[in-house]
Amino acid sequence: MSVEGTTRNQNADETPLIDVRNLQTAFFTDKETIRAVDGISMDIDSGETVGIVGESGSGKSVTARSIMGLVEQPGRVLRGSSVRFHQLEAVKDYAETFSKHTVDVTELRSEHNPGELLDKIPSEVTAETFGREQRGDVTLTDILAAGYGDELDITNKNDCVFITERAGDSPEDITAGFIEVTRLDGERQRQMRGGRIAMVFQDPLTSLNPVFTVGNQIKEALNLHRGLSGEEATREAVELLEAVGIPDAGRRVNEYPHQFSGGMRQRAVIAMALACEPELLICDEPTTALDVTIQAQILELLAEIQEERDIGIMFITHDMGVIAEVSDKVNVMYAGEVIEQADVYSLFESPKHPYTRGLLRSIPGTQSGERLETIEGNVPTPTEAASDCRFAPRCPKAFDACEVVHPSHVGVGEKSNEHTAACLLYPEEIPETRRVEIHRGGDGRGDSK
Ligand SMILES: Nc1ncnc2c1ncn2[C@@H]1O[C@H](COP(=O)(O)OP(=O)(O)OP(=O)(O)O)[C@@H](O)[C@H]1O
Ligand code: NI
Repeated sequence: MSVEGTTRNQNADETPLIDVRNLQTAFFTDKETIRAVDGISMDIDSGETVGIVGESGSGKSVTARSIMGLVEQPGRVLRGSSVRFHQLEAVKDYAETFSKHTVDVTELRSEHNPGELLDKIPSEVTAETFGREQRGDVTLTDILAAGYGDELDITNKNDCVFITERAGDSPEDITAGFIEVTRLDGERQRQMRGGRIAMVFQDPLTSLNPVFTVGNQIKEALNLHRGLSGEEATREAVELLEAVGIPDAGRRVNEYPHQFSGGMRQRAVIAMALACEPELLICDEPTTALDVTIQAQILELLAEIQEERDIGIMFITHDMGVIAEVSDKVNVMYAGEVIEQADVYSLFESPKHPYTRGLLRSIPGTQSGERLETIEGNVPTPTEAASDCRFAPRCPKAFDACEVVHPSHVGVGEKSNEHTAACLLYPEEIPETRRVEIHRGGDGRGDSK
């Protein structure tokens, strides 16, 4: 890529709704640093559902919370991470409302050379920190969005809107850019969370306040994000409850959460999430607490909503069966890392990583024996930068190098390079010594300050 942003931005259809790059979130406890999310990358388009699957403790919820700006103390998203929200109307709106926090990269390009800037930042920062193959591919935008512009005195701490292409001077003329989600704070955070990115949690009661009626809570969201009040808000609240399939919505809008069943509560939470017309919906195990029939209904509802509103969905679950049903693309997580990434058909037809294969064998109905096969052992808690394959101790295919080389993502797909796995067994057709060298070469870690 020669000119910054050309390949990504020339064709608007190729720009994802949200682009997660090298996201790293750690908890700094007195005892240790827990690298709950350790350098993951993925993107989600409008109208698309991207699944995240993995066992308990693999970092799925922390990924969601990082995007929502809900990481609790002593946790923090680390520098080097970038989560870009590309929706153009949102970018224009933010550039207009928060002009003081907007960085016009189109202007800065004439003053700053990415290569020179790279020389001034910590040496452990490499092209892979920014998801690039070569140092020469790293753009000024990459450096600024990942947070390195602050100490170089190019950006300020709360700058969060990045303009990368524009046809004129006004916000309306912006043709490409993004809101850097990891740099949001205060009012900018408030408008994004709930307004543009909404989240549905496993337990609906975490989102519902027991002392207010369901209607009042939806109306509060309508007021906050769309400025509706009074009769208008009530009417919209009823319509939203109808839209999520709550019968007799006109009456139920005045009821309290405890008067709703588990399934109806989760529908109400979804209605609340939709109240602000988000472009991205993050669902963290939204059906895990529900029985199978209700679960199926909620999944169907989400599919309908997506069809109608063209929203992007990040869907988190530990259930491979659910993943198969809802996802277009899947990210398999293990110990803070994405270890395999593929469209849903490739993943189920031809899983590559031994961990994915193990997870698939643990779905009821996929094996002949009586007992469900599970992968022995537990997900380790990552406390150090990975210098090995974190799955190796549980892996039936592990060999010596797996304990000393951190695998990078390599293409494993038959047709495209959209299917990748981070495993020393791949690329399959290459001799082992050469394969190990390929993996030794690349490591997408940023610095940990
Ligand atoms: N507040 C916190 N303080 C310290 N460590 C935390 C905190 N929250 C999460 N972690 C750690 O981060 C890691 C990932 O947790 P996370 O909740 O993302 O897992 P998960 O994949 O969502 O699991 P589950 O399927 O059980 O929900 C765990 O090792 C956990 O111990
Ligand atoms: Ni979780």
